[in-house]
Amino acid sequence: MTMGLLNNNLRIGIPSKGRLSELSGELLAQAGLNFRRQNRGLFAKVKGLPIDMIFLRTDDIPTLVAEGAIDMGITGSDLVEEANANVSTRMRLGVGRCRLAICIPEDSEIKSANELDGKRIATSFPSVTKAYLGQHNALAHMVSLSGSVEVMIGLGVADAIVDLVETGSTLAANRLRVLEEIGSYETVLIQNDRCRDVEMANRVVRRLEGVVIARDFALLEYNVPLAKLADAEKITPGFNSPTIGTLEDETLRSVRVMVRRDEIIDVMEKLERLGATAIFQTTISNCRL
Ligand SMILES: Nc1ncnc2c1ncn2[C@@H]1O[C@H](COP(=O)(O)OP(=O)(O)OP(=O)(O)O)[C@@H](O)[C@H]1O
Ligand SMILES: O=P(O)(O)OC[C@H]1O[C@H](OP(=O)(O)OP(=O)(O)O)[C@H](O)[C@@H]1O
Ligand SMILES: [Mg+2]
Repeated sequence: MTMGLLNNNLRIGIPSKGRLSELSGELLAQAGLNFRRQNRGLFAKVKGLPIDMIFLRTDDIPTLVAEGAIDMGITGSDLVEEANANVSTRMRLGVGRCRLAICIPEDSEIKSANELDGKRIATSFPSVTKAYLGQHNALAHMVSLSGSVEVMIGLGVADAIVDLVETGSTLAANRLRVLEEIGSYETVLIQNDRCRDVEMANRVVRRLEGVVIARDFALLEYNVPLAKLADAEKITPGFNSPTIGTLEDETLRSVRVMVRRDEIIDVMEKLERLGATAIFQTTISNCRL
């Protein structure tokens, strides 16, 4: 059964289920790391590269990377911190963004974390929670659970909870509110310091960077009067610098430049006001900068 792993291939651990499972699979496929997971199989070979993918529980990945069982892994930075795993974070993947927060009932009179001294706290993050409360001179009793934490105050198990918050809808549904934020987290690529194949690991990082950066940027092309070119370049300075081309009409220049996706509409409006024409946005699906 384990025969397939008796080799020197780079081992990358990715979530076998849950929200990060699909995200990781898509990201890796876009980066040209293609593999096929057999029905409920726990490992797969990457097509054409000396890499094995291992499907694991998201929360076990930090420990397994730290132990050297796998060389790299995709998981939440919250889980890396909770496991206190001795690993290097190679990349933030720009997905799975969430916050870890201390939450209390909407009508609670508690005003700060130090008032939680002697109270009961339900959480899947006992280690991070204890450390945070320690810094705020509070010692609380931890009720460690693996999920459905928001219901625990209602069940009478705890006075407060510490859990992940994204949109806040789970909190609202359970009539809870944030008391204090402990930290902000996202999905990360981690690596162990005794990696089997450092060169291949670096290649994986470069490939993923190409996709992650491409997701944040778009390519903008436009024509602008030569007299306004300097102003246009101020609006779109680009990653390194914009590419400027000439047109048959010598009073015009064409510009190609990378722009952050979240700024693109704003930038297009500014360029239009400046007198730019034929402004096009193109999606970048992969890049090397
Ligand atoms: N609501 C959320 N929004 C964004 N990211 C989240 C959210 N909840 C969790 N995450 C991130 O995803 C990671 C995995 O979450 P979690 O362990 O809850 O798995 P899951 O995908 O929800 O599956 P499960 O059903 O096992 O809970 C978390 O450690 C965190 O980094
Ligand atoms: O602020 P929100 O957008 O509501 O997201 C926060 C919720 O998302 C996660 O739960 P998940 O959906 O993973 O359910 P789980 O408790 O089964 O892990 C997290 O544990 C919170 O409960
Ligand atoms: Mg969950």
